[in-house]
Amino acid sequence: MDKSMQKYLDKAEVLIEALPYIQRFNRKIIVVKYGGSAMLDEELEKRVIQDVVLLKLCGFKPIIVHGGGKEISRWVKKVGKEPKFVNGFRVTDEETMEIVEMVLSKVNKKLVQLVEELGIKAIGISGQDGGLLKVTRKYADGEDIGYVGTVCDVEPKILFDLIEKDFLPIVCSVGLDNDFQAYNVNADEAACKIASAVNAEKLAFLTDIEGVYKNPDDPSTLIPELSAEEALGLIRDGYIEGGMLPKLKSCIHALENGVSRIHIMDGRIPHCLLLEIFTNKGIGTAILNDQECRYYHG
Ligand SMILES: Nc1ncnc2c1ncn2[C@@H]1O[C@H](COP(=O)(O)OP(=O)(O)O)[C@@H](O)[C@H]1O
Ligand SMILES: CC(=O)N[C@@H](CCC(=O)OP(=O)(O)O)C(=O)O
Repeated sequence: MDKSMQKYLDKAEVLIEALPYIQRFNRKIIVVKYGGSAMLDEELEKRVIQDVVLLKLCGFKPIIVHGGGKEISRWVKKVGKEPKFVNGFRVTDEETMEIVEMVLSKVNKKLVQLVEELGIKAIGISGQDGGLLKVTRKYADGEDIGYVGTVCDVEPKILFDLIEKDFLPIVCSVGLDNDFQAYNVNADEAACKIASAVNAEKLAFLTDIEGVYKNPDDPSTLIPELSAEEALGLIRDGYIEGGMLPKLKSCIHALENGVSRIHIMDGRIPHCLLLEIFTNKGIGTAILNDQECRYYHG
């Protein structure tokens, strides 16, 4: 076979490699948590959005839940405050809450715009819309950390309605309590609770690190696969810190509540989502429920 023919065949093989994955996920809901840490520049954001749009055009039903933590911190500093976190949750006073709502709304509409540029209809909402995220005030180790909410209930009807009408829903993590007060919700928790409520086939996290490490300073300690129990063990043994803490805790909760496959990957790698979903390459850390672990290891 001549070289040019081989080149075409190689390309075709890459496309065909996607076939079983398209079959598996076709018409299934995939929740993509797009972390603020992976929103480094517009080029990268465009690639993430291209991936999600491709998933949609391949028959998947994607929902984007996004963060914006880094941008919120930037604005908190601009008003002369020092961002403060307890166990990975932002201490949120009234002024910070205002910043959270402003920044997340701006990020939300920016993502909507990028999707629309690709000819797909997107609707940006917050957890306040359609009663999506009901929250109660959260305390971190007994400490009052202000307007931080933990999700106690998800009303997914708005998401199903949007998906049915062929819109791509883009959600930011602000919720309402019973008195209709707005609260800042960690976006990882929001993504996990939403993934459980809509019975997502998969939940993918795009963040700023390759995956879960035993030691984040030593790249050789990347963990390719974890069960919920192993993830809990890592937290208990003190291997997990900062923003990874709410992420892993929420993942464990999601696995116990109907989500079977979760993937934490490096959103700074261009098209990481496509590579993870459509190819045999194992990227990042997969966190699987017991049934999926057995499926992969026999
Ligand atoms: N054991 C660990 N493995 C991987 N990341 C960890 C670990 N412990 C702490 N981290 C931190 O968690 C961060 C990811 O969480 P976060 O900053 O909240 O990202 P995002 O904005 O995507 O939610 C990483 O950049 C890393 O510094
Ligand atoms: C309570 C809490 O910590 N809320 C987060 C919400 C945004 C978020 O989670 O953004 P990332 O996904 O980019 O980290 C915050 O204020 O930073």
